[in-house]
Amino acid sequence: MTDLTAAITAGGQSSRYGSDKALAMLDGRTLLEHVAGSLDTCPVRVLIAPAGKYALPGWTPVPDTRPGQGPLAGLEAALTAAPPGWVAFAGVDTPGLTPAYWHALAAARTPDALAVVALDSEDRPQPLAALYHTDLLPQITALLDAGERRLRTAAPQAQTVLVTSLDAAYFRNVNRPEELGASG
Ligand SMILES: Nc1nc2c(ncn2[C@@H]2O[C@H](COP(=O)(O)OP(=O)(O)OP(=O)(O)O)[C@@H](O)[C@H]2O)c(=O)[nH]1
Ligand SMILES: [Mg+2]
Repeated sequence: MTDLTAAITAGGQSSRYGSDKALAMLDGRTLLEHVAGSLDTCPVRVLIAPAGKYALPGWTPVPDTRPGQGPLAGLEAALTAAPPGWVAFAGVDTPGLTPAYWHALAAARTPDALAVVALDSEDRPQPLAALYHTDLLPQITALLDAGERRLRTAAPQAQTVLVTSLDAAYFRNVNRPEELGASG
C-alpha cells in the first residue's frame, strides 16, 4: 500500500456514543489505534483532528478546513493535505478494517476511477472506509460551498468503482457503547 496516503477523520462529537469513541477500548487498543493499524504501512499518514487532541505516533495531525461540518469536510482536509494520488479514508469507529481490506480496494482501482467504495453484505455503500483520489478535491470543495454535507456525494457514480463480497467483519461500526459489547 505504498501508493496510498492514509487519512483518518476524527473530528466528530461521538454524540451517540456519549464519550470520545476514538479512545474507546477494544481488545486492549483504542478504536483509533485499530483503524490506524490497518493503514500503518502507508508512507504518509494524516489524522484529521484538532491539534493536540490525539497522540498517534507516526500520524500527522491536520486540522479540519471546516470544523464541525462532518466527514465530507474531513475528506476535503485529507485531500488537501495529501500528495497527489490515492487516499485511503477512514473514520475512527470501524475497528474491523485490516490491511487486506485496503489491498482489496486498491486492487479494484481502474484507470478512470476517482473513488473505490465497498458495499456491505446488504449492498450499502461504505464511504467511510473507501479510497478517494486527490483529483476529487475541486468538486468536493464546490459541493461543500454549495451546502452539501453527505459524504456519499463525494465522487460521481460514473467514476466510482464498487467492491462487493468482502467479509462482513470489515464493516463493524461502533456508534453506541452497546455496539462494543462485553469486549469493550
Ligand atoms: N474531520 C471531521 N471528522 C468528522 C466530523 N464529524 C464526524 N467526523 C468523523 O466521521 C466519522 C463517522 O462519524 P460518526 O459516526 O457520525 O461520528 P460522530 O459524528 O463522532 O458521532 P455522532 O455524533 O454520534 O454522529 C468519525 O470518525 C468521526 O470522527 C467533522 O466535522 N470533521
Ligand atoms: Mg456524526
